[in-house]
Amino acid sequence: MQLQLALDLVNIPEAISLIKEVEQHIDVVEIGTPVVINEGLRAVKEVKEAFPDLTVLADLKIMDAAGYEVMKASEAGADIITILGAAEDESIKGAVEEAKKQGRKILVDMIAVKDLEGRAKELDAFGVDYICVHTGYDLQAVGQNSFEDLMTIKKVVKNSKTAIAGGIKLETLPEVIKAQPDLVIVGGGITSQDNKKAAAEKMQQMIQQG
Ligand SMILES: O=C([C@H](O)CO)[C@H](O)[C@H](O)COP(=O)(O)O
Repeated sequence: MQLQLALDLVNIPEAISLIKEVEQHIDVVEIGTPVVINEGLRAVKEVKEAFPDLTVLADLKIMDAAGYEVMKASEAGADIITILGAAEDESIKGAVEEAKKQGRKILVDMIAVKDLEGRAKELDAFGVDYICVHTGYDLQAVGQNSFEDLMTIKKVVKNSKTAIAGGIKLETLPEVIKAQPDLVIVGGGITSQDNKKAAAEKMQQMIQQG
C-alpha cells in the first residue's frame, strides 16, 4: 500500500515548499486538477524537476483526446496520468496505448460512474494500471465517502491496482486500510493540518503497518 499526497489548492511555489516538508513520508505526489487548471502542465514539469525521484501524478481527469493529452503530460514529466472512467472506451484504450509508449501509467478516476462493478471489469480488461474510487469535493460536502465503493471494485478487479480518494483523514484511515487498496490518496487530510509533516508521517506509519 502506498500514500499519495494530493495538492489541489496551491500554486507552484507553495506546492514545492509543501512537498519539501513531507517528501520522506509520501510515495506519490499529485498535481491536482485545480493546480493544472491554474498553472498548466508547467506545474508538473517544475515539481518533477525539483523532485526527480518522487513519482508525480498529473490529475488531468482526461475525458477526450486522451492519447494526445497523455503524451503532453508525459513530456512534462508525469509518471502517472488520470483519465475519467466515464470516458469513451476508445479514449481509455488510447490513453493506455500512449502511456505504454511513453513508459507511464494510467489511473482511472471512477468519479460519477454509476455502474462501478461493470465499468471496473471493463477497465481492468483494457489494461489500465490503477482504478480509483473517488468521492469528489462536491459529494464530500453532502457527507459521502467511497469506502463501500472500494470493496465493490476490489471484488471484481483482477489485474489493475486499486486506489481510493476523497476526504480521507487520520480518523478514517483505519477503515480504508482494512480494505487494502494499493494506493491511498490524501489531500486535505494532510494539507489542512498545522503540522503537515507529522500528519503524513503518522499516515505513512499506519499504511506501512497495513
Ligand atoms: O481529485 C481531487 C478533487 O477532485 C479535486 O481535484 C482531490 O485531489 C482528491 O479528492 C483528494 O483530495 P481530498 O479529498 O482533499 O483528500
